[in-house]
Amino acid sequence: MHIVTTIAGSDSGGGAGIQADLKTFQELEVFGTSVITALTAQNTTGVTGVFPIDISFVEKQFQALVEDFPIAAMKTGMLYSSGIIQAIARMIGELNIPLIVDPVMIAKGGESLLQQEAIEALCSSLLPLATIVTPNIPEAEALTGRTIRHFEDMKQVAQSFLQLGVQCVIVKGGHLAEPLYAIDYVFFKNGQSFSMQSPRIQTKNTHGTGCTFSAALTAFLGRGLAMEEAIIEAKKFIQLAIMHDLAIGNGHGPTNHFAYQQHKEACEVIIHET
Ligand SMILES: Nc1ncnc2c1ncn2[C@@H]1O[C@H](COP(=O)(O)OP(=O)(O)O)[C@@H](O)[C@H]1O
Ligand SMILES: Cc1ncc(COP(=O)(O)OP(=O)(O)O)c(N)n1
Repeated sequence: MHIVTTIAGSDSGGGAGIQADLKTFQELEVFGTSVITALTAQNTTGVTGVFPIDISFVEKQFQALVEDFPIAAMKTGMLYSSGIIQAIARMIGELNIPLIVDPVMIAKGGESLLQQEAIEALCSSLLPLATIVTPNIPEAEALTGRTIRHFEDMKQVAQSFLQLGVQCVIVKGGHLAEPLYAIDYVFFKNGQSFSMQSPRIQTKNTHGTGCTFSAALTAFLGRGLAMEEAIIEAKKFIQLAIMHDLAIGNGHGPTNHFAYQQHKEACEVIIHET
């Protein structure tokens, strides 16, 4: 049994954060553990409150896990403050395992999940430890100070991430004004790169897509898949989760974490080596 960890915020609505991560881990047959950084009062219509956990208690959760479990891979999601980021970076720096950093900043409804002052700590302390970082377009813009309007801009911005010390960046194109496709760009430190293209699903039920994608990636890496294979399977996981969306709640409903196991043979992702 492969054991993986998510370090993230709790989404009381169950579609994103810790809850999305653990559901994804379970579906992909890895044993999920968690370090909770913040509680959010949240549903499909928005976030009504954020309650950060004391740094000392974040550290206590992390220590409890690493003292007992041989963790195969970790991911980070909502980290909220520079203090939490620095504590997490210090502890992860002592381990030698794949680390997926999903640089969560803003919820779908516009509420902030990362304090503005924490962006610097994310760049200087955590990104240099990342095996893979998975920004969406607004996050990629905030972290690099560059603007993305077209797919070509995603390619340029990906190069800036390598200067921040990451081994691989996946710039996710969910927010791109591209009506037909959801296209992501993958760029490795060794210069290898490819794009992943799948049909864009017309739905408002996309709450937690980024969390679910990065959790699937963590699970596949924890199971020992090579990076490229893990990235492509994670894209299939999120494509199917959006395609078979769940109309739960009155706002942006969650994705369907059950869908990959039910439909994985029926998912095509187009890969272009670039
Ligand atoms: N409507 C959609 N149809 C298909 N795939 C999508 C859609 N929206 C997002 N995706 C995919 O879901 C993943 C997460 O995308 P994105 O929305 O960019 O991130 P986030 O949830 O962090 O804002 C990416 O692989 C992206 O291409
Ligand atoms: C607790 C918590 N963590 C992360 C998010 C944002 O999730 P994400 O997967 O980036 O998806 P969107 O719903 O914003 O597309 C969250 N809302 N809550």
